[in-house]
Amino acid sequence: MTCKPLIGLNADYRAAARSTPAFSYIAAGYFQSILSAGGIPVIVPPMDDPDSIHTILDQLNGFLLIGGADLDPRNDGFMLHPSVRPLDPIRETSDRLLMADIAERRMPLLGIGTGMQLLNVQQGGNLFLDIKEDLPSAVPHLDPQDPSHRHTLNVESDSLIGRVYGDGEIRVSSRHHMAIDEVAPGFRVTARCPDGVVEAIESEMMDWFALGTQFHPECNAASALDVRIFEEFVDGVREHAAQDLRLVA
Ligand SMILES: N[C@@H](CCC(=O)NCCCC(=O)O)C(=O)O
Repeated sequence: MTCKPLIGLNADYRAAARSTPAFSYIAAGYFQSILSAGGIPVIVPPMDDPDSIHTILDQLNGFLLIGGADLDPRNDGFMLHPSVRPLDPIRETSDRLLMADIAERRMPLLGIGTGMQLLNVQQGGNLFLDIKEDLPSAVPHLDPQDPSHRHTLNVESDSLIGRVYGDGEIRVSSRHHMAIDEVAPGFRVTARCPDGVVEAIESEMMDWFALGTQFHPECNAASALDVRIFEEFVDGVREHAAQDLRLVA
């Protein structure tokens, strides 16, 4: 595939409040990173009709599931925890429909933050609902005073994330209080914070190019290395699209 691949991005949703009407939005870092990496971002608003989601995915070559508030654990059979601030149900319903269809068709996927957590639970893994309670010796993964809060990262060298960051000290941007507990079957952990918290997962399935980062390579303070994650993703999307074309030719 020589032309630019079309990459879908799910938009966030905020319900109407007092004098503000409901609105949908996306942090610019997500679509700017796709643009810089050579893809064309296509922002998909929340939708609750599986057929409409199917129709829009038919037009796309890959998908980036973005970060945001928390998945509601009750949707996965767990109890609500006091620290959980759930996504608006309008976004969560749409994200879950997108995720199920993306997985079914093995569309190339990058999940970031909540997007990675959704990938993990939809594929059969589960989450710690609150790092402070579940992993009391963990370093801070969220600093409400500093949206660019960073911590170091240990990577598996034989992985996409390992290829991107190479040797040397790595510092990544972190904004979360939940984390992966059990990793979904078919995925492996390719980066951890030195405290053990899972920071990246990658598909081991031959027929699915899918990865997720708990950290935020799209943030304002992203490094040149962070940007390489999007380049690797867009290259993978291109390769997948080229294979599909060869199969139908
Ligand atoms: N449920 C998560 C959220 C992690 C996350 O995606 N943070 C980014 C929020 C900012 C954004 O919208 O990009 C958690 O574990 O806290």
